Amino acid sequence: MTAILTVEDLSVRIAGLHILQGVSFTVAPTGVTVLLGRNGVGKTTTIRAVVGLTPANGEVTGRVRMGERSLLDRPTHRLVREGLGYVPEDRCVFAGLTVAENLRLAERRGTTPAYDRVYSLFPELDRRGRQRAGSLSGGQQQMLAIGRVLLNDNRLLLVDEPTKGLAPKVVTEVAEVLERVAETVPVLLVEQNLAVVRRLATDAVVIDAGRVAWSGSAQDLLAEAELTKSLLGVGSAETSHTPGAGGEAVGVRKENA
Ligand SMILES: Nc1ncnc2c1ncn2[C@@H]1O[C@H](COP(=O)(O)OP(=O)(O)OP(=O)(O)O)[C@@H](O)[C@H]1O
Repeated sequence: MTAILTVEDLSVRIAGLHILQGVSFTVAPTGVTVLLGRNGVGKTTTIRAVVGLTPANGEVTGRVRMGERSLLDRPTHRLVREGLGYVPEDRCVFAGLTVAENLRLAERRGTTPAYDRVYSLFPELDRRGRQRAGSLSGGQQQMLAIGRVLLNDNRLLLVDEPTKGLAPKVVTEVAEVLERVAETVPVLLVEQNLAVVRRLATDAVVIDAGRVAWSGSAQDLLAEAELTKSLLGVGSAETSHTPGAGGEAVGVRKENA
């Protein structure tokens, strides 16, 4: 299977810190590849480098390709136009605008926005079209952030910690939606909730201290309690299978704790 995303020897320095130190991995053209690791190891930095959003004072080297296309030398808006969908960690909805206005802003000239797809996945967004996004719950804002990206066709979705800070029931809802989304578009997902990982992930890439510490089948990773413990600081064998309901979160690196 040819990878949809290939990351080779990716290094990122920001403000004198060598945050990523030669990260290499691939994302399969189907399913969910999960990017795992303890807090502060460089997961968001990886995603942001792929989508061209490293801060201006940062330096990025290495190679990133979506299919055959090289990504690192091109501006973010071009990448998005070519089908790289990005749902940021902080959701970035426009709080002062309504749900409908947030969606309308994502429409692209010359294409037909897929409102049917978005509203069938998120009927709530249809019902709440006139509500200001800033007054939505965290879960509803997350749905809006994902829905906005799905208004257009994507070749690959990058989704950064979509369940962070959400109530257990909402974590389950977000996981269900991502599961449906992943039936039609491959996803590179940053996720700390191991029950969500267990439910969604086909492949896993574990980052530790700016390098890839492990990559392979998510099932293999989660089946090895010792491995998950050493890589992520949590056991997995006894972890709940229900996202949100007691799903164990990947740990904080000892030196940061
Ligand atoms: N703009 C920046 N300036 C300085 N340091 C940064 C910047 N962005 C990230 N870092 C540092 O790089 C390291 C990796 O951060 P990153 O957000 O990529 O980690 P992460 O694995 O996504 O963590 P988390 O799970 O907590 O979101 C951290 O030590 C962070 O403080």
